[in-house]
Amino acid sequence: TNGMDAEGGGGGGFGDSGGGECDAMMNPDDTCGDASSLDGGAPEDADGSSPPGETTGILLRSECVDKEPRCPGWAAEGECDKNPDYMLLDCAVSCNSCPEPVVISTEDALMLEAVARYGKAQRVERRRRIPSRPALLPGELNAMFERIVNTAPGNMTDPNYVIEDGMTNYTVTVHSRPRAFGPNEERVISAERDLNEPPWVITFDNFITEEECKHLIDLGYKSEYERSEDVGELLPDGSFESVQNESRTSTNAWCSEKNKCRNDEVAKMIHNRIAKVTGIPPENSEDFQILKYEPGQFYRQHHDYIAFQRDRRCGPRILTFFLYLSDVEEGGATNFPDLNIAVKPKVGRALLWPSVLDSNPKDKEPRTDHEAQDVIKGVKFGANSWMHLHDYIAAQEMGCT
Ligand SMILES: O=C(O)CCC(=O)C(=O)O
Ligand SMILES: [Fe+2]
Repeated sequence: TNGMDAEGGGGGGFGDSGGGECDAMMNPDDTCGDASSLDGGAPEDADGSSPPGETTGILLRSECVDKEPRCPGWAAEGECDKNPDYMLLDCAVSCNSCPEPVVISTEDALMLEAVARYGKAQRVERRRRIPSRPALLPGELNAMFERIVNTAPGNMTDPNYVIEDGMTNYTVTVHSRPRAFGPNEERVISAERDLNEPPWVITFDNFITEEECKHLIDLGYKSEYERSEDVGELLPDGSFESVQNESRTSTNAWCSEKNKCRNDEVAKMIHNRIAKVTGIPPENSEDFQILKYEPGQFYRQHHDYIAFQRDRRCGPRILTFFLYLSDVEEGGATNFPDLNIAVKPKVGRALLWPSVLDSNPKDKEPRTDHEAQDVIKGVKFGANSWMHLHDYIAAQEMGCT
């Protein structure tokens, strides 16, 4: 089931029939559900309480509902603890996991960064209470992007800023973002607001070094570039067929554990760098899919969200972290037709966008359709890191992706 990259056509058919064992809800499993290694950088004492200084009440409201009539019953049977992956998002009222109002300092409230801080404090709080949780809860997607934008080492003006081990001096450029909340504005998290504001699209320059790019390209050759595939028909065993498709003509190689690529030192370091920047564990990322486009090759308009994974063990793809491993003389841009954004390939550059909404990280963000435009001159190399709501590696081991 690894070769998919399109919205699953048969998404709805899954719920009760196909996916039994792999359902996030039906078969709670400790190995698969444990995401407790989240965001190691958070300070132990961050508990969501107000920092020192003047404080102000900030109310945070979300569209917080139980999505299933059976939620209260499940909650009463202890499912919120046994099955947090599913329950905390889809039975949020019964599990008491709706975002809560927090109090932060006035100074912080004036800064966009405050939003990021809120996300982090909430994350630590939740981790204490439960053994495992989704990578993002409502409100944390926007907080993550805010934090990334505000902490890019290459954008720092402090001359004494020290680049951490394994990191690079990358700069961040914002191409599209939702409007930040005003200082006195109520911070509302809702699908309505999400859809009234542009989604996040950002790029990183110098995210990986030229040597690292070359190394990944070589790993691709070792794993062998093959014709890229798309999601096809639903098969009797509940998985989906992979099919060659006229809308995607590149070749690609999967950097997996099986072919000894995922544990390569450089591949591992880049997975860890992405994890550090996003705050999402490396296990939530699929193996790098290393892409090669020759002149005339392309990937036509599509979305990376896979609907049938929504309630599966791995959860949906929430983010695409795309790496450009080469310069391209002409063509090969990643174009977002609904947003009027085209990103040019450049060696070491990365592109990050969400496939889901801030208000519910299981729901598809409809506006991040994109295409890889025809390469006209030169060869384009790139790599996808598709990040999931839950531990993808564990799900893959169970055959549950
Ligand atoms: O090659 C690109 O610029 C984007 C590729 C892409 O969208 C994909 O592989 O899903
Ligand atoms: Fe894509």
